[in-house]
Amino acid sequence: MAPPGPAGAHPTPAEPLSRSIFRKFLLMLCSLLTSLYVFYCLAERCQTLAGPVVRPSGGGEEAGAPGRGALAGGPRELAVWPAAAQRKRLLQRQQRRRRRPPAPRDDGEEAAWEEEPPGLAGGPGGSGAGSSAAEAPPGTLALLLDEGSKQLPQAIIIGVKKGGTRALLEFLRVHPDVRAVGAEPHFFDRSYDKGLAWYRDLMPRTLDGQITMEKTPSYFVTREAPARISAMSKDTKLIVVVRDPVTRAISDYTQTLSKRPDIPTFESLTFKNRTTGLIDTSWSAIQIGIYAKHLEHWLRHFPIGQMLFVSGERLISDPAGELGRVQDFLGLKRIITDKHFYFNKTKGFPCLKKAEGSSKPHCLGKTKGRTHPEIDREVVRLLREFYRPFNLKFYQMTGQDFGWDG
Ligand SMILES: Nc1ncnc2c1ncn2[C@@H]1O[C@H](COP(=O)(O)OS(=O)(=O)O)[C@@H](OP(=O)(O)O)[C@H]1O
Repeated sequence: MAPPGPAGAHPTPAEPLSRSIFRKFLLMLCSLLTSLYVFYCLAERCQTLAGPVVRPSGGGEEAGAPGRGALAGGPRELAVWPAAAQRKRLLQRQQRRRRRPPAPRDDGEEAAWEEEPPGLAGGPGGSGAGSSAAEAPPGTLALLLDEGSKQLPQAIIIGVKKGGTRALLEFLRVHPDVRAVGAEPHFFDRSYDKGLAWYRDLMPRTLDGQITMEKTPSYFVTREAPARISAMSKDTKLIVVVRDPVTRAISDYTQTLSKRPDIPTFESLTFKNRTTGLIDTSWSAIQIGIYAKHLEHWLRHFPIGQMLFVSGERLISDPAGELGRVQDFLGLKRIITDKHFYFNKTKGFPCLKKAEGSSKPHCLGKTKGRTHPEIDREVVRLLREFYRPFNLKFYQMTGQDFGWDG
């Protein structure tokens, strides 16, 4: 018989049993925790639980501006788990790992966008500013579990270069029913020979009811693009962001100048013959702005009702108003409203109060909204004169007066 111990420490017959139960309980708890951890790792969460997420490539366009893509800047902080933004980032990582086709590059975009692999930045946009849908994007969990499928785009922003196409796409992405490829695929102009399967593979996964979109502004001036898009689907909805062709040309020139500072002046490139005032319409900066001519090609393949013309100017002065029109055109619920935007005085442009993947305000990067060089007023006047008849024709064709001609 065991000697009696101190008061209260006497082993009772029940003690070995409770110890064994306790040990079993501990074992079960450990296994449960291990399984939970393994599950977390499988969902890639264990990698993201701590520390800031570092941009995969390209860096930000604007130092210190968090976000993604053109809205992105420096290192970004994780939103508090299980915020929709974080879940979405996980999804994006999964997509990146699944397949990484060569990232198409875009003349009009700076590195931060160019280097973003297509499909990466796509997303339901559920974490967008202010909407309740943004708090819990529909189908995010399903997407995380690899559900949904890649679809060819049902809507494409086809132009125009320097019209405000990036702003439109980024704003649209706030909508939970829009998923878009981040980089410009340039399929219908540069990569058509790669085939539709290649193109579809660039797209983000979508669930029923979500719209797949992309933007490639050069399509609008590509002769083959209308027939090619129509061959993919004659129901494709086409969006064109147009801007005063003179400002657009200067913006285009400003971009080229930023990459090649040694190019001739805007004034000298504008004319075939400065003395006669003959405009050089073969210069792409001028040629792109003859919207009526380009539109004629599209109307051979698409009814005008299948095209939406967004005013690049109003996209700046009243982004919510233009987004309202776009959402209606796409058959989407009007979720993106005034509440999503604020005017950033420093940038001089409307920005998103909260972009996807962040709870902070976001403006487009520094390549959007550049300061234009001062252009000779007489040259500007001659250009306005040159464009006027084409603009009037364009107003007639679209049934919209964009107000570029006073
Ligand atoms: N919200 C907001 N923030 C910043 N910039 C804005 C915005 N909305 C429209 N814009 C105008 O978009 C112009 C660039 O047009 P794109 O995005 O179509 O350019 S590109 O063709 O993709 O290179 C860009 O042209 P520049 O001002 O010449 O840089 C802007 O004027």
